[in-house]
Amino acid sequence: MLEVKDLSKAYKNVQALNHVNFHLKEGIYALLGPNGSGKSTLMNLLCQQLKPTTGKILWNEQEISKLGYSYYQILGYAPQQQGLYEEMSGLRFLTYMALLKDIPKKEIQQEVQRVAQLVNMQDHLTKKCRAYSGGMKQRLLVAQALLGNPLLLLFDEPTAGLDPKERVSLRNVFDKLSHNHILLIATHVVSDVETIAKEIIFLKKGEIVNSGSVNELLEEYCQPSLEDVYLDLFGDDEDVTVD
Ligand SMILES: Nc1ncnc2c1ncn2[C@@H]1O[C@H](COP(=O)(O)OP(=O)(O)OP(=O)(O)O)[C@@H](O)[C@H]1O
Repeated sequence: MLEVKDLSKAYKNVQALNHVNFHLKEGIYALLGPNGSGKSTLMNLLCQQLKPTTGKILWNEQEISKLGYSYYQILGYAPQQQGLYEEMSGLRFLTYMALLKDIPKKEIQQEVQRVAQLVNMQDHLTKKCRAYSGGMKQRLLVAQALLGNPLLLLFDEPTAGLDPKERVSLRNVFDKLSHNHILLIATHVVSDVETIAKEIIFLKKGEIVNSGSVNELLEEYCQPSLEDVYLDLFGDDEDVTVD
């Protein structure tokens, strides 16, 4: 189980996260909030690319900062930016990521094929990354997060720039993984998560303003859809759009 306890993060003069608490077990959790609400900051804290100002992150009751390398063996992360090596083929990229993850050399080929198949990229691996569509790049990023079959999967805005068909296809991949993994998906796209997430965590200006299952939230806000709940919570904010 992953537990976040009283977690805060301040950049120079911006309080990006403010006393955040939650815990995650098996299944899909959605971190929903508009631009600037702190989603990426939280993701970066969870994968230890940032240090908290205060608070703790625990994996099975141990602080992740003390787990060292073993934490990276249970963690798969697909960041928001498409940090692909444009001149590498998908195959080389995944092989390279598998080496970085210390997957035994004799298992790499099979593992790369396994994750490529999960995201339906097995027929495109020989092409260079620069030739991929946005959706293919995104699927490759998801595939590298799945290498080594880590239990905890963090996806930051995984459907950014995807067309509707690609969104649905990625959503199905997440749904397939939900039975034996913990997934946290940060997004501002309500439709990406409303049918698959077991819990929605709403983040506003660095604070969790509500959380619960879709049904619980619809009931609480007396709204017909999660989009309406989202607009109830964030409709007054600048640049809020519902995709
Ligand atoms: N390195 C940084 N230095 C200063 N302020 C930052 C930094 N990174 C993020 N912020 C600020 O922290 C707040 C939260 O940003 P964050 O990127 O975590 O939000 P977000 O919900 O992921 O938004 P987006 O979807 O636009 O990335 C914002 O006000 C942002 O401007």
